[in-house]
Amino acid sequence: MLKPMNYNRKKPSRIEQLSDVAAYVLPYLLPAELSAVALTCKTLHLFVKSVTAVRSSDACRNYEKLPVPFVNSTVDNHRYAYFIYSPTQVLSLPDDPRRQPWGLCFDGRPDLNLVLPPTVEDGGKCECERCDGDTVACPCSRLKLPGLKWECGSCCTCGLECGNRVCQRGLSVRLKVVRSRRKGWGLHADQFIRGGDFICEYAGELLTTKEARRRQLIYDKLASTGKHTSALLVVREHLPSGNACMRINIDATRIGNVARFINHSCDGGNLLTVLVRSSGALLPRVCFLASRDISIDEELTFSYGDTGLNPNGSQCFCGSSCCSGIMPSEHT
Ligand SMILES: C[S@@+](CC[C@H](N)C(=O)[O-])C[C@H]1O[C@@H](n2cnc3c(N)ncnc32)[C@H](O)[C@@H]1O
Repeated sequence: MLKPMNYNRKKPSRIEQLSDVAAYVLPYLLPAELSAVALTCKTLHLFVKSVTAVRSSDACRNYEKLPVPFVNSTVDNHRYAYFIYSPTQVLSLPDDPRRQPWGLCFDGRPDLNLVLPPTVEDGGKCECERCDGDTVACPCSRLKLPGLKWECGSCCTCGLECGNRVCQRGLSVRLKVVRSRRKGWGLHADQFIRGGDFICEYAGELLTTKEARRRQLIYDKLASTGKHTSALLVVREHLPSGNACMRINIDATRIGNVARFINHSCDGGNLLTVLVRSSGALLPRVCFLASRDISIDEELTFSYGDTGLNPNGSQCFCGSSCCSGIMPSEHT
């Protein structure tokens, strides 16, 4: 791996100087720029190979406890997919956030975490281990609504190890991103996963509905060329009456985490989509839990929605017995 040079020695050789510059510059380059650099000389070609190896070894860029490797043994020459990593939701960025170090041997991470202001809400029975159901004293007491999961948050004094903060600990099951001929990249289990286990949050840019509609039009146009995949998820939070009350638009196309690689399955797949509210957070997070036991190597999938909504959607290759042949897409 490339390392910035140690200046305690006497005058560095030319190759050492080049290696030093490469260690600082190459990790910020986009794939097309890296390819151009690789063409310039044999030495830079080797440096680029080393950066590519680091990139394909961990889609999470070291942001998570566990690495998630890209696996493409035979399908084509794509070694990894480029995107900006964020472990959680971020507010939509106005400018194109195109560069983030990847392939570095030192820590130069930008802070993309969204810190939301605390809110106060009372009522209901708290599941927090620390409070033992004491609804009066606990700052994380919440009124329970069906279809929602409540968790303690940063304003509770319990730590991340609290049994009621399972969906905030980042990746804790082994996963891999595997290339397939017809669906592109897909997220797979790299260990046995028990039903009910937390898999990951759907991280990405939080968009207004107006911006989500604008981007969806662009993505639909690009998708018709067959060369572009998008990852814009629209989730509606429902009132107990069943009426939609809030629409959450998360776009992981430019910024996101490994959830952006989860493909659609017409049979509903093996993941549950759960809205998780934690105390102190203004907005719920969209999280994936295993809906049943999942074996090692199995692909993780969920249903993108109702296929009947858009008969002009692109072709579905989920392979399930109830496959409609058409991918669902959001009517915006
Ligand atoms: C959220 S991305 C999933 C990751 C994507 N496969 C990739 O390579 O980055 C959604 C895109 O994946 C592809 N996809 C997902 N599920 C699919 C399926 N069942 N059949 C065909 N393509 C699928 C479509 O191109 C879709 O727009």
